[in-house]
Amino acid sequence: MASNLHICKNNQKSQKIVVVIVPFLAQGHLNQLLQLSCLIASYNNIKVHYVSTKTHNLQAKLRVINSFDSFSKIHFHEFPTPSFISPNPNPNSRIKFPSHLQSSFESSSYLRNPVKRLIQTLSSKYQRVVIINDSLMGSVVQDFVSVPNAEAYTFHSVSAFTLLLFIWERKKRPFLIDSEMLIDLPSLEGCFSPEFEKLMKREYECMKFNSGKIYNTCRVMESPFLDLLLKEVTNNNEKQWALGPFNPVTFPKNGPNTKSHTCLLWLDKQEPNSVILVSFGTTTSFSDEQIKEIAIGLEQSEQKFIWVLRDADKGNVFTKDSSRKIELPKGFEERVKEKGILVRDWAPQLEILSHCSTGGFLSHCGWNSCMESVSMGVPIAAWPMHSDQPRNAVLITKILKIGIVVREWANRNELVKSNVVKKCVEKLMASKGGDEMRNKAKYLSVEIRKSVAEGGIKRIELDSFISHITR
Ligand SMILES: O=c1ccn([C@@H]2O[C@H](COP(=O)(O)OP(=O)(O)O[C@H]3O[C@H](CO)[C@@H](O)[C@H](O)[C@H]3O)[C@@H](O)[C@H]2O)c(=O)[nH]1
Repeated sequence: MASNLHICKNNQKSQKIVVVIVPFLAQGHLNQLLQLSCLIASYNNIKVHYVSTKTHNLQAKLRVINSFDSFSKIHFHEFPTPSFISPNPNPNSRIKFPSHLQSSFESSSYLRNPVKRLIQTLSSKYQRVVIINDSLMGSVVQDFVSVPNAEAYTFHSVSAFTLLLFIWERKKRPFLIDSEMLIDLPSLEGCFSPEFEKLMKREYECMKFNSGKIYNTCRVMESPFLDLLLKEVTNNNEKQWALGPFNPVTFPKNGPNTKSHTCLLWLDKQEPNSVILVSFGTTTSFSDEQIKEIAIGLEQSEQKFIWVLRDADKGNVFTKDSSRKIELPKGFEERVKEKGILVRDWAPQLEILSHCSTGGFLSHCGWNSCMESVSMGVPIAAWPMHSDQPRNAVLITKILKIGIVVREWANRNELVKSNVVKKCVEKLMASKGGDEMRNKAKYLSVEIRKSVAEGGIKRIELDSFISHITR
């Protein structure tokens, strides 16, 4: 991956460093850091250690779209944690924040001692130990401060826009961008559980000893917000890099799922831009009532669809398939069999988005889904559920203007009726031939591809990060 010039320049120095990657134990965070591990390992002679549990390593490896030769060079550590059985996601709960993220925190705390021992062992063998930890794993790596040749960098898995708003909110600053007031921002109410907020605060406290920040975003999508984030840095030694997107941006020809999943074969037979992908990531569980409304709305829209009908992941108990029996309207599957495909297990989301027949994405606006959709030039119908998603939805629909709103955050406790689903699906898919929204999405995807190519801004930032850690 690295330029030859760069490899020669740093060949000697990079022998002397080792990188330890510490992801947060939840699907939305595992693969981004696995992709970053591959990127770093693709630079000559940089050894990368990826620290997790057996279950989460399995989950990450099975679900990653691996387009890197360097994957085999990563050293995986599987540290034991007690099995926390989190309660089943409650699809009827008003607060949609998933309880399993809470148990991910509980599991994570058991990694602190083994991670400490690993850092100490590596510190005696290498001149520098570079730790890259998820922003939710600050407390797990905090003992690095007692190791003189170790330094840590915080990895932020969310958008720069969301992060900036969180920081401003904490500092009680007005939301001013280019002297314009950002209005109608969704409130934080309903985004997190109070326990999770407390845990996040604890983790953010641990960040203050870190040497820099890595953002899972790119200048193509978020340049103004990245510049504003730079201004928030209080510690002058702290450096920042935007190294996203981490998903492959071109169709992964030899990817694990390519052409093997029925929905991809079905997509091959459809018209360009004619299919909408409906998927809500790994943390959403809908009530039966809401699922019925979506089903009726999709059917009445008469649009072609791929609907990933799965429940939220469950804590550190990794199940490939959802065990809940989800009720659909009577006769639905038979009636829509020419129009749509239901996927009840892990869907090849990136391959679906990159397929030319896919023309829209009905999404919860998890940040990975946003980056993947934008990378593939697919406009989004935004239906946020919790966490950073309401703000991502604003970025997508109001700032980047590549999507439409399904349901305003203020109405989050109301059932979204089938007529609303129908209307939104029709509206998103109406622009098959190209309109402003679709053209803008295509434009951004082209720019993102340029940014990851040789000489592009992402490659420049990545080279700069590698130069810094191998200095
Ligand atoms: O059947 C599936 C379901 C998901 N995915 C992939 O799984 C990831 C899902 O990530 P994301 O879209 O971010 O959703 P969540 O799983 O909900 O992610 C959590 O983590 C994100 C990053 O911190 C946050 O932005 C979200 O709010 C939080 O819910 C994406 O890469 C998808 O492509 C599949 O490939 N197939």
